[in-house]
Amino acid sequence: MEGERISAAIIVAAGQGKRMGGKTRKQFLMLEGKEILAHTVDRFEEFSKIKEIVLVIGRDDIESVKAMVRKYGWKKISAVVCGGKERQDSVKCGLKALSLASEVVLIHDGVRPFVTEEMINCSIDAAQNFDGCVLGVPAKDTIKICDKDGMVLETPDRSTVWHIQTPQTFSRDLIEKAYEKAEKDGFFGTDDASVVEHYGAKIKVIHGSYQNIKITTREDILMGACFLEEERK
Ligand SMILES: Nc1ccn([C@@H]2O[C@H](COP(=O)(O)OP(=O)(O)OP(=O)(O)O)[C@@H](O)[C@H]2O)c(=O)n1
Ligand SMILES: C[C@](O)(CO)[C@H](O)COP(=O)(O)O
Repeated sequence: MEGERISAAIIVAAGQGKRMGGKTRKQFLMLEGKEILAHTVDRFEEFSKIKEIVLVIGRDDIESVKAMVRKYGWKKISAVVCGGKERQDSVKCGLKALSLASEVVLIHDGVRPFVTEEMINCSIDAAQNFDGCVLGVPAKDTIKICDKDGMVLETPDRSTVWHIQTPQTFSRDLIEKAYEKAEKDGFFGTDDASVVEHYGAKIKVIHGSYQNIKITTREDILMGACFLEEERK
């Protein structure tokens, strides 16, 4: 559309999958005959507003991912780069690989294969009006902050607690500056929004879905299979 900023996705898939365990890293586990990472990339290939995909993978995965690019015929991938020790390091590698044209960046976990076009479009729209936007869902369980011995320190008001997801969406200029400051300060967060918060910008949470899960432990594979079956109906 005229005047619409060009959006790119950075899909991070360079993790070790320690909490999943097993020989095969979780991003390459099969769901209905397709790797979890392939499910995720396929979706971004279909999302019309995404013009570029940068894939961040493990050093040992280069050949297998190049084979996947050929097998699935992905057309939007502008770069396949190696990630780093922490997720934040991998995102930084992805940012460096973006083409010059992209103006909005959606950073997404490669193991969240159930993202929808509506979530992408809402994220891009929200990022026009806020410094950054993340998907999330309201907490269903009570959350407690505990000390190292499991003794409760605080029970936040559950109405203020959100489980945060990806994609996390920002103007490219802001996320690059935020990552530069985080590196200079030695700041590490568990998501990209916390890096932008450290920079001093404000983040808007918009509704994702309880189905937009991050495949992290075995139970998530079982849930994922159910979600795919549900989508087929
Ligand atoms: N150094 C890292 C760590 C994580 N990730 C990616 O970030 C996403 C979310 O991370 P997480 O679910 O924690 O994956 P892992 O780090 O692999 O899992 P674990 O913590 O169980 O090892 C995943 O797609 C993962 O591949 C990454 O690209 N680089
Ligand atoms: C980015 C994220 O998915 C938001 O919930 C989450 O923080 C990733 O954490 P992980 O330990 O790298 O899976």
